[in-house]
Amino acid sequence: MLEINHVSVEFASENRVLAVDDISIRLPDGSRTAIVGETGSGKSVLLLSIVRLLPRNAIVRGKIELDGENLLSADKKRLQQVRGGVVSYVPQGGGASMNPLLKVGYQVGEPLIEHKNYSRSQAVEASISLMKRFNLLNEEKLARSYPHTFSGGMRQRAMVAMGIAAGPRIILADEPTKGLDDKRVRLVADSINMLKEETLLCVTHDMSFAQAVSRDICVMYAAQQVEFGKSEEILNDALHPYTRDIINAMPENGMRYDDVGFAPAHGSYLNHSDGCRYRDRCRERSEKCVIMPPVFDVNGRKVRCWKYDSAN
Ligand SMILES: Nc1ncnc2c1ncn2[C@@H]1O[C@H](COP(=O)(O)OP(=O)(O)OP(=O)(O)O)[C@@H](O)[C@H]1O
Ligand code: NI
Repeated sequence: MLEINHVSVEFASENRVLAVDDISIRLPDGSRTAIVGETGSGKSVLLLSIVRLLPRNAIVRGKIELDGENLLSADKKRLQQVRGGVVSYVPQGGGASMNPLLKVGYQVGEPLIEHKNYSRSQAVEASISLMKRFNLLNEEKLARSYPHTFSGGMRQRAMVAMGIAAGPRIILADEPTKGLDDKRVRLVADSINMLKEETLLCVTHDMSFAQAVSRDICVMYAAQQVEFGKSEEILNDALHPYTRDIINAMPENGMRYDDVGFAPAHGSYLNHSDGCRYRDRCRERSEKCVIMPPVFDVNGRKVRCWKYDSAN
C-alpha cells in the first residue's frame, strides 16, 4: 500500500511556487489511479515527490508511506532499492528520456542489472521477452537497435516495459501517451492493462485514456485535488464543475481540451485567502466561493466545492 498523506511541495525560488497543495491519495495494492488535470496543475511534481526525484530547491511536506515506511525520510541507499525495484517511475516524454547512445534491449533490461543482479546478456534476453509481452514486433532486432529507430509509440511502450522490468509492485507513469495519435494511445493503454497485479498511478491529460486504464480518478486543479472517486462514476456523473468542464471538453463531446481555459497564474496561490481557485472560471460559483472550500465527502466521492456542503 502506498499512501500519499497531506503532501505539499513548494519550490523555494525567487517567487515561491506551491506546486502541490495538501494532496492525499491512498493506493491500496492492485489499485489503478489516474491523475488528470491541465498543464501546471502539479501532476508531475506529485509523482516526482514519491520517488524523491525533485530538484533540491523543492520543499516537500507531509508523508509518503510505502507499507508504513515514510519514503520522505528514507536514506539514499534505501531509495535506490525502492526506485525501480519496488516503485518504478516512467518519466514523461518516454522516447525523449531514453538514452540515444544505448541500445534499446540493454536500456529496457537495465533495471534488472541494477536490482536483480542480472548480467548484461541476461538482461537483454529478459528485455526481449518483456518487449514481446508488449507486442513491439521484431523484438530481437529492436533490442539491438538504438532508440531513434523506434517510432514514438514503440518507444513509449518500450519505456513502460523498462518501468516494469524489475517487477516493481507500484508503477508511476507520467503522461505515457503524450503526443501519440489515437491508435497508439490505445496500444499504450493495452500494454498498461496487461499489468494485472501491479498498483498503477498514471498521470494524463487525456480523460479517455484515464478511463481506459484506471479504476479511480484524481482530478487536480491549481495544485489541489478537486475531485476523487471511481472512474466510472466520475465519467458518468462528475460533481466538481471543473471535472464537468474537462469531461465536456473530451474530443467525443465535441470540444477541444484547450477550450476550457487556463489555470490561474502559478505561485499566486500560496495561501487560501483567495477562495476557490476555480472560481473565476466556474459557471456555478456562488458568494461562498470567496472562501476556500474544504474537501467534502459525497457518498465516498471527495469533492472540493461548496455545492456539496451538507450543512447547506
Ligand atoms: N524546479 C522547479 N522550480 C520551480 N517551479 C517548478 C519546478 N518544477 C515545477 N515547477 C512548477 O510547479 C508547477 C507544477 O508543475 P508540474 O510539472 O507538476 O505540472 P503538470 O501538472 O505536470 O503539468 P504538465 O501537464 O504540463 O506536465 C508549475 O507551476 C511549474 O512551473
Ligand atoms: Ni507533467
